[in-house]
Formats: sequence, structure tokens, C-alpha cells
Amino acid sequence: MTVAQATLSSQFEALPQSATASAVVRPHVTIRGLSKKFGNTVIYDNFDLDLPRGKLISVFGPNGCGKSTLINMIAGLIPVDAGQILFDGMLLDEIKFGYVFQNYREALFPWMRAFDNIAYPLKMMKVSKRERQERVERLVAHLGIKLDLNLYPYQMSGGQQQLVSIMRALVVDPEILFLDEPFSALDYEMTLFMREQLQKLFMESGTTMVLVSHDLEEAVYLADRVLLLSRHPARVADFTVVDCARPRDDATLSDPEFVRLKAHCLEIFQREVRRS
Ligand SMILES: Nc1ncnc2c1ncn2[C@@H]1O[C@H](COP(=O)(O)OP(=O)(O)OP(=O)(O)O)[C@@H](O)[C@H]1O
Repeated sequence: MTVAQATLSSQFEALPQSATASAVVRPHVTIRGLSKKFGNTVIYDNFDLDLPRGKLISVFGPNGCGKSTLINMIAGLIPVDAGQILFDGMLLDEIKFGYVFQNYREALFPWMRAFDNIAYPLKMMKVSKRERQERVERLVAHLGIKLDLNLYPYQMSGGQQQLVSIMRALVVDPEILFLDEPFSALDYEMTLFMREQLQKLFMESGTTMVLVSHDLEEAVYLADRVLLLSRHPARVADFTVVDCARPRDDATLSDPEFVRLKAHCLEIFQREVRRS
């Protein structure tokens, strides 16, 4: 079992019974006094941030500034040295969340068919076999995804495997979904397709999403807000609002407002790179 698979197992095994309750409270993430060091390197020092509910937030910044570390701390995958992270006042283990790893090859269980990979978190939550079947079928139908759920990961394309990973994260109806460069291992054609799929999923689910991206155009295109981080110790260089209409499409890329926002983000990014 890989680190990603083990993390996924423990993440869902740790879900309390209350996590299966149908009442969904939209999270509003409050981060206060967050500090994190790796050795002598200070990545976060007394860092504060609020993440709005029901928005897609892209996290962008210089290489190694701490983008993945931030979402991994919020998602409880790595410990914080100090500080508090609350979801509408609740702790992480009181809410449902999903995590999509960059490396779908390691994240999916190779010995399970697509269906069983998607249904895995429900099994960990002790949802009955019949209900698991119904919920997976409902999710696939709702998303309008055409995929043979009997296939094993090795029989699927990279994009299909990542789609299965995303569906696995969504099947629990998470209040918040974390995605760490989910498309970076895909080819360009599949990346464009998956961006559209993610936008559709976001618009249909309204789930708060936090996406780490290395691609500024992608970060702005998908986001309601772009969180621009400085080099570590990371601080918020800007938290740009992207209010271009959805659904966004190829025409959005040449929309003057989109072009302006992208240039604005690039300017801040370059300023932060020069500063270091
Ligand atoms: N487990 C670890 N042990 C030691 N140092 C680490 C560890 N994880 C991350 N780092 C360091 O912490 C810093 C932030 O890492 P992180 O992966 O969060 O950055 P990032 O902004 O996501 O990077 P990238 O742009 O390269 O994806 C980097 O300098 C990295 O080398």
C-alpha cells in the first residue's frame, strides 16, 4: 500500500459516525496563528487566513513556498507546529472532506475495480453494500460521466483514473475538497478535459474546493479566489477575486477581465519572486 493509499485509509477509518449524518454545514475555514518548520526552515510563521464557503480557491506562488504544506495541514495530513484550523468552528474530524492526490497511480487501489475504488470511503464508513451501489451510481449519473466502472486502474487512461480519484473524494458529499495539482501528471488534452470536468463538478456540487496549481492560467480560470503566497515564511501576497461568469470556456481566456486578472496575479507573483 502506498503512502497516498494508507493516508486515504486512515482518513476514512478516522471518520466518526457523525460524519455519515446527512446534515451538511458549509465550511468556512478559519486559520489562526499557523506555524510550521521543516528543520530550521520556517514555512509558516503565525499565519492567518479565512477561506470562504462554497468557493473554488486556487493556491499559487513561487516554487517551494508552501502551497502543498498549507493544504496538507488544513487536511490534517501533516501536523502543525502551532495554531488552529477550524471549519465553521469545528475540528477536521467533525466534518467530511475529500483529498485528490497529484499522483493518481499511487492513490488508487490497483486491485480494485473503478466502482470499488469510488465506493471505498463509504465502505470505511460502514455504509451498506446496497447503499454504496446506489450512491456511486447516483454520483456517476449526476455527473454524466461515461466510464465502465468494472475496469481496473491499469485498464483506464490517466484522466479516467484521476476522474475516479475525484469521484472517490466526492462520494461522501464532502464539505471541502482539497486537490494538490490534480492534473499535473496528465497530458495537455486530458488536462483541458479535466479542467472542464472539475468546473462542472464544482458548479453542480457547490463544494468548497482548495486547489494547488502550478499553472497561473489554470489557477485563475478555475478559481473564485486566487490565493497568492509569498516565499516562505509564507504570507498572503494577495487573495484576488475572480468574478468572471461561469461556466467559463475558451472565450473566457480572451475576456478582458480575465486577461487583466491574470496579469495582476502574474505581477504579484513576479514581485514575490524578485523579493526573495
Ligand atoms: N517533509 C518535508 N521535510 C522537509 N522539508 C519539506 C518537507 N515537505 C516540504 N518541505 C519543504 O518545505 C517547503 C515547502 O514545500 P511545499 O511542497 O509545501 O511547497 P510548494 O509550494 O507546494 O512547492 P512546489 O511549488 O515545488 O510544488 C519546500 O522548501 C520543501 O522543500
